[in-house]
Amino acid sequence: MRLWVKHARQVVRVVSDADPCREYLAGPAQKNCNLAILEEKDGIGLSIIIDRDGLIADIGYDDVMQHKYENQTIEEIIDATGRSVLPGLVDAHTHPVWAGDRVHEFSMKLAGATYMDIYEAGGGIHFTVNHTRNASEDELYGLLRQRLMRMLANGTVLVEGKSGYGLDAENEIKMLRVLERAKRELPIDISSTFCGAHAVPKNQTAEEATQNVLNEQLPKVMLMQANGELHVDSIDVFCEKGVFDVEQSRRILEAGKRAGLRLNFHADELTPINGTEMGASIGAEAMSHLEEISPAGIAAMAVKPSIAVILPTTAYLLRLKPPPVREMITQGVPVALGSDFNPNAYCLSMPLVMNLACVLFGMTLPEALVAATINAAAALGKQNTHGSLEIGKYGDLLILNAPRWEHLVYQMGDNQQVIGQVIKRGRIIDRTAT
Ligand SMILES: N=CN[C@@H](CCC(=O)O)C(=O)O
Ligand SMILES: [Zn+2]
Repeated sequence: MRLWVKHARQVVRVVSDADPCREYLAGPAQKNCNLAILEEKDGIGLSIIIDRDGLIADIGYDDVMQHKYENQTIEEIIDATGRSVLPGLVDAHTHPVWAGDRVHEFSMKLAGATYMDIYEAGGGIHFTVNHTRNASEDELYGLLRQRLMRMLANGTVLVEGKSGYGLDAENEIKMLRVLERAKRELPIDISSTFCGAHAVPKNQTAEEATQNVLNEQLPKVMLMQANGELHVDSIDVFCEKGVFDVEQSRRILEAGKRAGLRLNFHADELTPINGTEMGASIGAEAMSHLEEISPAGIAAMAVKPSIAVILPTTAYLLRLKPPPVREMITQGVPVALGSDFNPNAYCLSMPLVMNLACVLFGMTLPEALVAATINAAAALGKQNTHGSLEIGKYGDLLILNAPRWEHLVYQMGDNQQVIGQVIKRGRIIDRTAT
């Protein structure tokens, strides 16, 4: 065995075999859910054992585990006396590959400029596209590496990462290749998303940009996918007034679906244009933002269901209307969380995201944990490997310097002190490495 964590005060499994659905939690199962939690009993702590493949081999009380495993060779033992153990977090929406920060735009926004004011004036995504196109693959990889290692240090073990600052075949592929390298070299799992329709390039109309994604970018990406040079999971579009309209978004997403990609896109963020209804009608696995979702959009998402990926940092920074999270949960839409890390929302911390989701959007602590673990994993189609502590899943754990898991969210802004150890596939992550 690779690792034995013993004597824990609490093990938060999130879901277990007792749950009728273990792939995601929705409706009453997410609302005020009874998280699957094991607590120390009569002074007997809890153990988790991770095998040589980095998978969870067993979870249970120390005395039972001692009896079962005392004769086995164990590479490493962690004494978790008095501490809480929970699954590594999953960040369901990020834009992590880019050059050129936008700190100057932060002051503009504080002074009252809206996101679209800055975008239409040639800043925002356009600013980042210029810098990203001019950066080499090595430069982008160096920046990405440092960001992903900081996410991991803050407890994220699986992250969705989008392209979308290239906007042409060459530069979108460059970004996807950078993500590919990170998958090979870094101890964090990545689900990559092709987002060539993230903005309309300055010299094109939205229709020309749509044609470019359909006829140039997507075919080239899929050719590299077929050759095994890329492993892209999903396709994304910024479906928004003044960017890609609902019909253009539908055409791009349907082409991606025909090519075998999951649908996971930006919908109804700044203006209510019924992008969500369209997404549900074509079977989107996940949709993000949703500040402007309609009641019909919520009902449509609840059917399949499509997973709602909520991004509190963006709503907070741009002072947007909060997405109707309570209504989504009541109607049975599974809610997940993402940091939306990008040059507009520079946040690498899922514990902070969970805190914002609770305080600003009225989520309960258990709802936020479900949203940042099993539901975020399900948004990426990774619910069979990530998002809960169950036998056979990846041995990805956070061991807190606290007796109860809620401290992760309650002690805000200081995650790396609260999280004592981040374990990925049974190995302790060196959080001083960047
Ligand atoms: N809304 C579109 N995309 C990003 C922002 C990207 C950017 O501003 O660079 C988002 O999810 O918030
Ligand atoms: Zn985004």
